[in-house]
Amino acid sequence: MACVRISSSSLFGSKPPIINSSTAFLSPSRFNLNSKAFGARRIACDYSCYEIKGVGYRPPGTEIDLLSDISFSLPEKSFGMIFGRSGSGKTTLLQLIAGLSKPTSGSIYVQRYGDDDHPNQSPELLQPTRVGIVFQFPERFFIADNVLDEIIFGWPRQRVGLQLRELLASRLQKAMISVGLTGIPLDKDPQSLSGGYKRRLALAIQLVQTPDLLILDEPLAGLDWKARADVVKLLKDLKKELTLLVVSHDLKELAPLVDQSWRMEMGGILKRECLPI
Ligand SMILES: Nc1ncnc2c1ncn2[C@@H]1O[C@H](COP(=O)(O)OP(=O)(O)OP(=O)(O)O)[C@@H](O)[C@H]1O
Repeated sequence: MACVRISSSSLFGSKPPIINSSTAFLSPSRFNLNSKAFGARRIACDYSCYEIKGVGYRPPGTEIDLLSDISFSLPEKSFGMIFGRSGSGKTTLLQLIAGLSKPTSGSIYVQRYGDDDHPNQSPELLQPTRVGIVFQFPERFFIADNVLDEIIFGWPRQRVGLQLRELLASRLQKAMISVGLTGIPLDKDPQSLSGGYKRRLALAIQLVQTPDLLILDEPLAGLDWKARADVVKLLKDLKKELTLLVVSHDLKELAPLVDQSWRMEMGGILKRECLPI
């Protein structure tokens, strides 16, 4: 029976912490954050924002605009939530941000700001390799017959050097630790896990790729109350390491984590709006 053992406390390497209590306040005009979550936080050094500017999307071969002139920005290591009616275009937007489809108009990039809240570098296009996405009901896409193979699916199969093997092993270990899967045997059938543990596994599959931005589509859908509470706690922990962008109808349960929220209206129009709870 193979298990991953815990030996590391740092989850995702040595990214500089951007928030502490020592220096200037975040500019409310730049971030426009829900005061409940971010009001008293301060920022110590420069920081990045994911910026979506004027994004529109019309699927190839159609005359329908699913998304229309969408703009918003999400500071790193914050939690953004998009809510709205079914069919309004939320998932379509997530897929564009993850690089799975290309916007018909507009751009998606990362902008670095100095501690004076002014851009201090040219914007860089957001690289899909820096983004992880967990789809709705991710367990439906599991294909391997054991947990380890599910997580390392897509890793190099040919013999690789010791350095790369060490790196991959360390990523695997960190991902397992961060989602609380270390007590699960690696040879267990993913389909035999509980609903909550399947979601943990889906998160680990993304985290081994060490994304900076993690996108989740309906992370609580179809789970019982206990598993929902576990996933909320897990997302709270992940927020310390990553930027999270979530689409959900579960507003009340996720509200304590949310720094910024937007409503997607029918016709693919996104408006900044506090959660209606
Ligand atoms: N390639 C496509 N061509 C035509 N229409 C599409 C295409 N992809 C999605 N749609 C339509 O676009 C609309 C928006 O879909 P999307 O899945 O983004 O909505 P959603 O807000 O995420 O809905 P839900 O909350 O139910 O998941 C839907 O009516 C869907 O049928």
